[in-house]
Amino acid sequence: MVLHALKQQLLKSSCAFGSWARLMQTQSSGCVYSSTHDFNPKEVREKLQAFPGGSIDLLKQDCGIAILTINNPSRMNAFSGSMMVQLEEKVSLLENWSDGKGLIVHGAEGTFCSGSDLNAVRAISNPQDGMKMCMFMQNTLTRLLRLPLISVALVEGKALGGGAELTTACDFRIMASDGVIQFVHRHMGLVPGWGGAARLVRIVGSQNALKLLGGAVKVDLEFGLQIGLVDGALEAPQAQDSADTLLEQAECWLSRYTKGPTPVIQAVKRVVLSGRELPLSDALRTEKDVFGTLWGGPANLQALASKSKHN
Ligand SMILES: CCCC(=O)SCCNC(=O)CCNC(=O)[C@H](O)C(C)(C)COP(=O)(O)OP(=O)(O)OC[C@H]1O[C@@H](n2cnc3c(N)ncnc32)[C@H](O)[C@@H]1OP(=O)(O)O
Repeated sequence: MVLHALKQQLLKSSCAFGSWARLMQTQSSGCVYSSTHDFNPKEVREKLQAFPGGSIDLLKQDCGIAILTINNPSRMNAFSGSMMVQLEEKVSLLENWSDGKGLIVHGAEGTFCSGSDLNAVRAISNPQDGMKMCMFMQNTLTRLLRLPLISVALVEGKALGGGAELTTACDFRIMASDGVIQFVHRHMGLVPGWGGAARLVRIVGSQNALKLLGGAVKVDLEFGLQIGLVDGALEAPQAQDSADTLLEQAECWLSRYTKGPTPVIQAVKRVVLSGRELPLSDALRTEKDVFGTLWGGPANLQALASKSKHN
């Protein structure tokens, strides 16, 4: 009898622990590849650093919205090797940003990102190095998508190849009137390798994904809105300081989802993420755990005390 009770207790706590561990695994460390997949991040970082140029810049603002800038304008913001390493570093900083609620990813000087730097691509065109770069970028972009922040890609100008893949690692995409997302991989004799195909299917469905990848179709604002790849339109830039104007518009667009206390916004992202990624039973358990962190908490008690109406 006692043994049975003990077993039941153990089972209960292991279920609770399992759910928690899954939550942590999915939403905190978030990597797809580790040493068990013959993946050595230190070695890959060293290799990538041999291809310098450009930078990835991060601005964490007091309002809880951060701005991540892909900055390599002389190459249409293509990703050099060192930028891949810097992106991983910036994602690590964002994972530890306890006050963060939102993130805008954009490119410097009027264009989003033209994918991998073709000079680096040529130098590492052997399959082994390509696979390592692919695993490194999949890990980083998966961690980007799993941040406890609501993220949006601001697409101004072109998002090509890996740049198109990067947009799918954000929760939302908003586009300026000149914006184009194009998975040009087929033209390069490739398929996406940074996780862009898997994410694209989840965003637009397999039929549309097949069309976009198979046809290397240019997705402009109108088509993007129609198929659900794009979530919002930004107004045409008016003056030279248009970059600021578009960023301001993007902040305004995002702020409707980031208003309110940080723990609540981060919890919203966590329950949606687990619903998107976990089997239903696991997602339900995770939702219960996250709910438990808010129930009776300051924001909840304040709302109850203020007898708020929702009309
Ligand atoms: C798994 C990842 C797969 C990948 O991402 S593979 C890479 C896919 N991306 C591409 O193939 C983009 C190739 N580039 C282009 O199509 C055009 O340059 C692009 C972006 C439409 C812009 O065209 P334009 O406006 O006419 O400007 P442009 O061609 O004169 O470019 C200006 C300078 O930027 C350079 N650039 C653009 N994209 C680059 C890239 N990905 N890697 C390295 N350099 C790149 C381009 O070479 C040019 O440099 P330069 O002025 O000639 O020194």
